Amino acid sequence: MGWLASAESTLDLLRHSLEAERGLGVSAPHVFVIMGASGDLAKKKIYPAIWWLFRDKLLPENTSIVGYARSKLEVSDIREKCDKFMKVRSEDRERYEQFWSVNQYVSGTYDDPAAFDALSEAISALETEATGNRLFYLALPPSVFGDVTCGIARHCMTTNPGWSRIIVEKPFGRDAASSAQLSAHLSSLFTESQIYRIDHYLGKEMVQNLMTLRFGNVLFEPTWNRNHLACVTITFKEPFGTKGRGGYFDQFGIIRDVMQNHLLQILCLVAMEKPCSTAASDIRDEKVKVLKCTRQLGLEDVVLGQYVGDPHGDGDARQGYLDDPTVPKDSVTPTFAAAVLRIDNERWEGVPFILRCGKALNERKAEVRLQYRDVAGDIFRGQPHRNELVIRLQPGEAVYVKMMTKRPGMTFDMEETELDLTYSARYKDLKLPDAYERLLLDVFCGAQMHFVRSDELEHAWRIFTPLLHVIDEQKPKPVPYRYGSRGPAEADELSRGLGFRYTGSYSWKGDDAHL
Ligand SMILES: NC(=O)C1=CN([C@@H]2O[C@H](COP(=O)(O)OP(=O)(O)OC[C@H]3O[C@@H](n4cnc5c(N)ncnc54)[C@H](OP(=O)(O)O)[C@@H]3O)[C@@H](O)[C@H]2O)C=CC1
Ligand SMILES: O=C1O[C@H](COP(=O)(O)O)[C@@H](O)[C@H](O)[C@H]1O
Repeated sequence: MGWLASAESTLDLLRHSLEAERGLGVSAPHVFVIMGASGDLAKKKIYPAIWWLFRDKLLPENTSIVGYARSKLEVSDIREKCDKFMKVRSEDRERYEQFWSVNQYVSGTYDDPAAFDALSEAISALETEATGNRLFYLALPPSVFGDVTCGIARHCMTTNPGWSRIIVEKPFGRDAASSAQLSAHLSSLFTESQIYRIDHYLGKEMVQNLMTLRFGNVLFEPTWNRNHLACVTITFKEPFGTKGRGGYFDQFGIIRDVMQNHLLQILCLVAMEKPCSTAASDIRDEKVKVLKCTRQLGLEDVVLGQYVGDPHGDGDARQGYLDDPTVPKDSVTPTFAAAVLRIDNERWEGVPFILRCGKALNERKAEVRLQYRDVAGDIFRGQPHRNELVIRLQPGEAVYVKMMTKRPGMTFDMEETELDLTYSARYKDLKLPDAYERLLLDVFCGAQMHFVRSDELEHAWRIFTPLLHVIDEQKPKPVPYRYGSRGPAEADELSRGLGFRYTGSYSWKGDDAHL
């Protein structure tokens, strides 16, 4: 069966691989516990993801869901909060009722042993056999993280032969020391094989595709190095600001929010050597190796920005970061950052990796852009523009190569064009699973490939901590940029200075090109 199979047969393939390769789909009771069930993440991401898996019959048959939080709620209250995020189609109505019928809600505090005993009893009552498998999703703020993990470890773990798995959300600390403390805390309670640290970017289709593109083709890998590439740019842009979430954001800033985790994970997949196999440990070993070769960052390696309102904009665009009532009026927290990372190894020495991320920019976009060097020994009098290989992560998943071609007809002129794999054109009616959906399924399957290991974290923080400490202590003033712009001009200057060439001459014919 080819990849262009219908959505239904794609699900069949998935189910088949679960049963055949991973021994799931059997009747063992599974209980998925959402700690912090009344919160924002739970309603927007976790309940929807577990519902879609349930809808598509990708969960073990005997799976129950238990929400836990302090608020005194009923399942019906949770349902009401979640409803608008669940994307229920008319044909799913009956299944949706079934989903809520396997849900329970337990209310309790996060530091009371008796409350955790009550939770454990509620779980046991769902385990029709003497034991079952338990998954705990910690959709909680860092302030209660310590108590909750202790409560789970001491009161709620399953007994053999079942397993218990803990799914942990960022932030994984604020710097190297706090992250090490958190890792030590977790490893005092659980084994590494029980811990699933989520970076939801690792659940995105095109991030997962990076390994296939690199190691499943002969075409790219020979040029994937310092001999051919001028620079690599990894970009994350959002067209909206903090939208009242500034109080939370202000404690972290864009580097901790996006760059140190999502963009660095992408960098690892772009820059690592080929792993010995697709086993989680082999892949994670290679990611750690490339992180170990990456230099620590200092203030001289970055451009920091903070958005200001656009007086000519509409609605939210008029509001700058400092106009957010939840943000301190004198905040210097960056909402934009561009940084150059240097990887000191045989493959990458001299190739800048430029990481750029920001809020309130001109568009929503996440992409990896490999820009090739100039043609050597050019015989076309400077006409060729540099090749670029662009992996567009979102929106509009695509892989395209910008290249030169002879202009068709009675001419020897050349023009820029592209080899274009646009997913919406190549894969008709394709529905890609949500990142959380994929990652939750991985946890059921015990697949840790797309989760962050503790030593990856350690090295990620080693790279960023000196810079973050300087920012925290010296509070450099970020460059103001207009809401809806491409960010500070200084970031483009940084890229230019590092050898990135932008000509502005490329024009893409858009979706019409595929008609
Ligand atoms: N299959 C598909 O979906 C395809 C889509 N396209 C689309 O065509 C459009 C153009 O393609 P693209 O590859 O971006 O090529 P461009 O040449 O327009 O842009 C290339 C890069 O230059 C940066 N840039 C833009 N303006 C400036 C500037 N003034 N100074 C310095 N750098 C700048 C962009 O960064 P920044 O991100 O900051 O703007 C981008 O990284 C895009 O919207 C792209 O998505 C193209 C091919 C295939
Ligand atoms: O982790 C985070 O990611 C989101 C962006 O995620 P996406 O899947 O919508 O691209 C970002 O808005 C948020 O600030 C950050 O904490």
